[in-house]
Amino acid sequence: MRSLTYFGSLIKEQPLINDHCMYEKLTAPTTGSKITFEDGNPIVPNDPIIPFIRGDGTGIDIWPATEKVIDAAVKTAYGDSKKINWFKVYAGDEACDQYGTYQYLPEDTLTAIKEYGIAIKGPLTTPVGGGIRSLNVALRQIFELYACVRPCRYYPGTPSPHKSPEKLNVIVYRENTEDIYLGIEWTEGTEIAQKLINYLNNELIPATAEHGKKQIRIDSGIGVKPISKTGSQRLVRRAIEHALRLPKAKQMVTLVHKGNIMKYTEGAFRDWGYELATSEFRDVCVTERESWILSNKEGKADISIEDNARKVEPGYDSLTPEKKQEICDEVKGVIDAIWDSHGDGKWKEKIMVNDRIADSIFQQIQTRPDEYSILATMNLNGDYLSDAAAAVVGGLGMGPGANIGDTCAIFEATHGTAPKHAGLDRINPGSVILSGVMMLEYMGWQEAADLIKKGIGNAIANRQVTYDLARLMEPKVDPPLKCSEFAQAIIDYFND
Ligand SMILES: NC(=O)C1=CN([C@@H]2O[C@H](COP(=O)(O)OP(=O)(O)OC[C@H]3O[C@@H](n4cnc5c(N)ncnc54)[C@H](OP(=O)(O)O)[C@@H]3O)[C@@H](O)[C@H]2O)C=CC1
Ligand SMILES: O=C(O)CCC(=O)C(=O)O
Ligand SMILES: [Mg+2]
Repeated sequence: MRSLTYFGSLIKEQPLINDHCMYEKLTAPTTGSKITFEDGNPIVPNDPIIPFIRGDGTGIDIWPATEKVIDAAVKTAYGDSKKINWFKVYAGDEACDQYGTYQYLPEDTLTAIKEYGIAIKGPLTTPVGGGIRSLNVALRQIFELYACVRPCRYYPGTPSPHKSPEKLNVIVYRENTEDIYLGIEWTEGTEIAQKLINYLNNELIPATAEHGKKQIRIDSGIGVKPISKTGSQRLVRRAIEHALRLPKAKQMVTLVHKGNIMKYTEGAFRDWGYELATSEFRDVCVTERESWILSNKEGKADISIEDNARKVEPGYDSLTPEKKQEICDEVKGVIDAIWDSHGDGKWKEKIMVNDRIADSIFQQIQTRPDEYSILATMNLNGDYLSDAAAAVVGGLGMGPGANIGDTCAIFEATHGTAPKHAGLDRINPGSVILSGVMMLEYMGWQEAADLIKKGIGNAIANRQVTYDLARLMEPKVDPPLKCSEFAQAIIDYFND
């Protein structure tokens, strides 16, 4: 298989005919209107045209189920006053069937998503090792869908390996365009990989004192992990804006990173996150450390700066004088800057911004799930964490997602193509249906979204579930519903 190039020349401006783009092989619906964007938010007509990609593998089962549930919810909620005009576009195996060998992501598809602004998709296959790079990732990068939003909440009755899965109610806000996931890497043994390794070993590493005598083995593959201030801050900005819309008790943003080890990438993500929170969102945010400093003073009005520093920093007394001074400066800086606006308990009304090291957050979401709300992560950490959080609340069949940018959004589940279940009408369509719920909410069609959530909740509570949930229920549900039957059960339970 040869590789594809995605970037650069793609999404050419297409000539318009009667206000619609021209396509090589697609015909847009003849009825319906375009969604547009203003200040990063969608303006949605009552008859939007929405492109969908069926998806590979189990997409063949999941998509028809999803479309049926979304249409039924819109019809039940709004009668004939609102309607989605679906526009089938192609990616993955289906695209190769339509457009020819290796045409995994045709320009028609990109043009349609660009033209209509909001799309929804099933999963697409990515081979491990060689072969094409991920189409899913390419779509996010091409459209600058920088925030991958993956809520994990529990529907009562869902079987879970955890004792109290209802305590987990988090939203993973995952940076979607950079990190190792950018895919800039070179195969071991190639000329460029060897050139790069030699350059690093002979010039850059020796020129950087902190790297000492480290060397990279010549038989290494090399990947690049860029983490930018721009990419980090626009993600954290969206996460904080989301936190502002949550109930008070959930107004928290946790910056997840491995900054103790990767200081200038993961550590920088944390620092840029705090910098944004305490500049752009100063009035509405407090950091965890600031809250400690303020509450120390609230507990003892005349506490000295040094005693306050001692309480904030474990092991303060064994620090170097320079480090002690740094902590004291921080304490004084916080009190001078925000005591009036945040002190005397006012900080308790603000959004709490804290940070946790990535490995520790994996155990925290299991042992202390209710202490977390929005988890802002870089790309790779968020990939792992969103599958792990989905497992706590019932598995990948219940893990929806959205990829959001400033002028486009694509909705898709957390899971992949689950090939062994493809075409058997047995897979759980819940996660793509819930991605549809996120899409309806994003469009402002809350009544339709609420109907689906109610239908899913009722179906699960009545043990009307697919194989994945059925096998974990006590007593077991046998036989489980098929994928298509689960969709119908959701619709039947809209009004129960
Ligand atoms: N956004 C996307 O399109 C994504 C695409 N992928 C791609 O998908 C392909 C397959 O990846 P793989 O690692 O197998 O991961 P998958 O997420 O596709 O599947 C792994 C397992 O998770 C469970 N599962 C997945 N989806 C569902 C569902 N809807 N309902 C119930 N259970 C589900 C199944 O477990 P069990 O069999 O035990 O019931 C399944 O075998 C790869 O090519 C990968 O790159 C992966 C992730 C995201
Ligand atoms: O694109 C893929 O194949 C995998 C992507 C993935 O795992 C994810 O986005 O969670
Ligand atoms: Mg993943």
